[in-house]
Amino acid sequence: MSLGYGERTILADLNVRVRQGEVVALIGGSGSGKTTLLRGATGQIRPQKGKISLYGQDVSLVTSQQLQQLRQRMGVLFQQGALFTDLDVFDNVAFPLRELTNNTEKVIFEKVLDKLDAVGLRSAAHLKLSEVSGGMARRVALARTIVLEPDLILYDEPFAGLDPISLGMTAQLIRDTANRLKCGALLITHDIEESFKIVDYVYMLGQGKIIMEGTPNDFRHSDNPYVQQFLQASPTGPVVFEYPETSNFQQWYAKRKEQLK
Ligand SMILES: Nc1ncnc2c1ncn2[C@@H]1O[C@H](COP(=O)(O)OP(=O)(O)OP(=O)(O)O)[C@@H](O)[C@H]1O
Repeated sequence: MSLGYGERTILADLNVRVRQGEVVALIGGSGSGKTTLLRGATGQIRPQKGKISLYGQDVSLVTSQQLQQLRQRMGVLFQQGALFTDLDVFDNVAFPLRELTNNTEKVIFEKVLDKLDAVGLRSAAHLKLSEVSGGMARRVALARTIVLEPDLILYDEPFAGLDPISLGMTAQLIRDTANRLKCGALLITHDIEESFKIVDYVYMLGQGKIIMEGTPNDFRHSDNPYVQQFLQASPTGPVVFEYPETSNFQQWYAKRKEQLK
């Protein structure tokens, strides 16, 4: 499968798979295409080549209504949790249940408290979102993501900006959720150390493709210089930090230079 925008291919010849109950990490430098891959998985962009299957169905072949139904079986946790600041914690988590199911308020009450319990915030149910800390808000967002008990959860940098304790807890929560709901999880992360503790499998993106895939142990023992540079967070090595120069940039640059004369 290949993914990209317009004529430009960002990732070529990809083959990424997430099975039920499996936690998979997507790592790679800035601009390596992690978000692009997530967009492909949610059907926001179509593959330039090959196919994307969700629960065995080719997303290019389904109607938009069917795609909508497939998406309902998917939970997405974005970096910015997009919570409602004027609602309390309970109502934020209850929101998808009220919008997308016919559950009674009694059932909703049980489900929401159960998920809040899973993230350690049962007793914070009554608090306004404006009264909780940033780390707590992230956990509320996680509770809301899992409240529909999705078959697949996509996490966009779930560890960014968390303190060390919340970080470890969030990692454990991602693992426990996958085990408990028997759902698949795909997470974009820059946190190698934390994610390697909980994931089953890792895909490393770079240079427009998958550079390496395997278990965390395979990665630790790899002698690929690109992999080792990334794992040791070394500033020098084959991983490029700089955005590649394109003809579009050169045109833009020449035009700006001309204007400044
Ligand atoms: N909507 C878009 N239209 C055109 N090009 C895009 C679009 N979104 C991203 N790109 C390009 O695709 C490439 C990969 O971007 P992507 O956001 O997938 O990387 P990433 O690995 O998620 O990066 P980061 O870790 O910095 O968030 C980049 O070169 C970017 O400029």
